[in-house]
Amino acid sequence: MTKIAPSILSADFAKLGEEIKDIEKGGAEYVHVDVMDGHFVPNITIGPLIVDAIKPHTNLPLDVHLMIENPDQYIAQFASAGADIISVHQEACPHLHRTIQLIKSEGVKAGVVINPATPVEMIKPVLADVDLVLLMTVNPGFGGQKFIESVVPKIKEVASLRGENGYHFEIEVDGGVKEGTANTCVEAGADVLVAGSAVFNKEDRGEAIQALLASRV
Ligand SMILES: O=C(CO)[C@H](O)[C@H](O)COP(=O)(O)O
Ligand SMILES: [Fe+2]
Repeated sequence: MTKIAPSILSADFAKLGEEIKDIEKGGAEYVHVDVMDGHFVPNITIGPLIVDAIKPHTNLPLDVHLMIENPDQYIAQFASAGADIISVHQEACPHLHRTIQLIKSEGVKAGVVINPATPVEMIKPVLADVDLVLLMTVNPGFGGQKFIESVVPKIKEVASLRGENGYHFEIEVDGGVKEGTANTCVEAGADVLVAGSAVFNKEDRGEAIQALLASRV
């Protein structure tokens, strides 16, 4: 079953608690939290303080996507703030295996992310160790961007590697996922669809989630 992980980047930050309750009621399975530092990506968003603030408002797992330089320095803070899954970019981790182990040592699930221009080859050495592989389908930094079609073969490649090797990670896609592109991702092998603007730009968040799920063939 496909899971929807609404990205709160496009939510109304003045009423985050309410927004999160709405997506939980509407059928979301994760809350996707985009953390940006103004260095790894040009935008600045939120930190552990907000993760801590939203935690009591939901029973859904908090899926924290770190788009920051030197993530090792902040992993413990995000874990104690209530993150359930912490994902780091391969491009930001010179010692990727060590960083994945650090996340796991905090008792949370570990994810690895690659940008559209990064080949799957770069994360092959950690595929046996991760709980989540996140493939960016836009260049990270902003919500509301256009889906990059050339990532689709990478979704298929990761799904094949999982099948051939008996790995257990989930495959998540992030960026430009909406009715139309959702089905392409699911057909290629994605299990979890991150959707920011497709969920929060619609008045009824529940209806938006259901429309995404229904758009799969
Ligand atoms: O990581 C991200 C951007 O870096 C966001 O999760 C992503 O862009 C979601 O927004 P949208 O669904 O509107 O594309
Ligand atoms: Fe994200």
